[in-house]
Amino acid sequence: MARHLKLLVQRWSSRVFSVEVDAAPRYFGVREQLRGEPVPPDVFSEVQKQDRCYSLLVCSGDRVTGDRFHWELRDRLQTQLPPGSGLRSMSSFIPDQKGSLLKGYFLQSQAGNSSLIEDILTDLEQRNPVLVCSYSQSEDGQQWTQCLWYQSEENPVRFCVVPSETPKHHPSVLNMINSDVFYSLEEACDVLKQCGDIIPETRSVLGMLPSSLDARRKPDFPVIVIEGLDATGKTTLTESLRDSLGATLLRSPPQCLSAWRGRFDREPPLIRRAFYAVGNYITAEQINQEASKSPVIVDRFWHSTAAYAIATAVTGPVSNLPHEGAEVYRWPGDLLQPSLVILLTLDPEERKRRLRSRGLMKTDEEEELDHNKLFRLRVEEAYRRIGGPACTALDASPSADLVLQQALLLIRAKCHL
Ligand SMILES: Nc1ncnc2c1ncn2[C@@H]1O[C@H](COP(=O)(O)OP(=O)(O)OP(=O)(O)O)[C@@H](O)[C@H]1O
Ligand SMILES: Nc1ccn([C@@H]2O[C@H](COP(=O)(O)O)[C@@H](O)[C@H]2O)c(=O)n1
Repeated sequence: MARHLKLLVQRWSSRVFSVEVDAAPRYFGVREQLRGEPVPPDVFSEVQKQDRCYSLLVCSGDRVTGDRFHWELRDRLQTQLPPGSGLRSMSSFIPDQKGSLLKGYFLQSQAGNSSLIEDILTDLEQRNPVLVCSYSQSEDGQQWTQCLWYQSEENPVRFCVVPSETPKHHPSVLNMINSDVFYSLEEACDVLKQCGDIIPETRSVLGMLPSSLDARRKPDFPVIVIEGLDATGKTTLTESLRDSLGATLLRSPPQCLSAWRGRFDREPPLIRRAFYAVGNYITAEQINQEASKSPVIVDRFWHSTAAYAIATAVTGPVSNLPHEGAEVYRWPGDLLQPSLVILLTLDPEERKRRLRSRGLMKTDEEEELDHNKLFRLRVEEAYRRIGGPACTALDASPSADLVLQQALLLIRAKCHL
């Protein structure tokens, strides 16, 4: 067994497992010997006596390969597994230990399907960096035990499954920095460089980067970023501001990346977020050039990149977000800071009405904003928590002209235009 897998198994009992049930993680651990009363964790409670459960953890040493495999694995399992396998997201982590998160899936095999499922798992384990464990119920139905899948036929080492306390942080928070949110151009470029062979387009994206960047250069004219969920009126307002202020209008991701955006939107979070992070630095360079001649208006920038990434990485209610003031909400040290960031806020029903009347195709994340209220609330709250500069909220529900007048008041007050 690879060295990092051996280490993982040795530290089994310090790890916590989380399984997603109804968009909220349930936590459990394993112990070599059971202490106290055996209480089956609720994720096992619907499983029949003769059924088994399995967990699959992606254990690739290389994070780009690992993340892509984890992403593809869901599709593979969804198409191959028989109905009723109850496929769920799961993870394994050491509480409070940054970088300790491993992602995977949890499933159950009903008695009639067991040989089909075991064939699928055997094939997966033989060909891929995945660690499979199986879970079975004791005779009296009171206890679940876990053992490594490849050992289960020979002399298996069994661990007792026990419920675990809810950790201080949502598990995804442990691996968020430089996996979901990048705090330097170098970190984001590292990820894209590693993808060069599998996604040839990355070379063209990296080729758009300027040879040098100076985040400390102070622009001569104000730089105003307009942020908000889709259909809150960013395009409408940014175009009006450009005309009213005689400003230059830019956007992030910049126009020069549009040919490759769809390609990166189909990639797992690590690669997708690295693409958007790099896009911000290309826009920053364009801002630097234009802000020596006129005010600059920017349609989306860093707040969008970080807020969507943070809100997607965690699941469940807003309370699962990293706490206010946490490191993930800081501004990257090497990225140009705008003079003002205006966040357009809108009642969800009015936003839906505008989306419907616009009638354009929606991206997966836009669909999610529509259907998943918790996701929308997490994005909005993450926007508010990101600092350096923090957003100034502006109610976008009045007419387009009134919103423009309010935005101009804010800009004149803050940027002395
Ligand atoms: N203040 C307003 N009152 C009523 N309708 C508006 C207002 N502002 C914009 N709209 C309309 O709402 C729709 C969405 O606006 P817009 O395209 O400007 O939003 P957006 O935030 O740029 O969206 P996206 O991020 O998806 O590109 C458009 O049909 C637009 O005409
Ligand atoms: N600076 C940015 C801009 C956008 N994103 C991601 O794109 C999606 C929204 O883009 P629209 O063109 O529909 O406005 C959103 O889901 C973000 O994930 C980003 O990350 N950074």
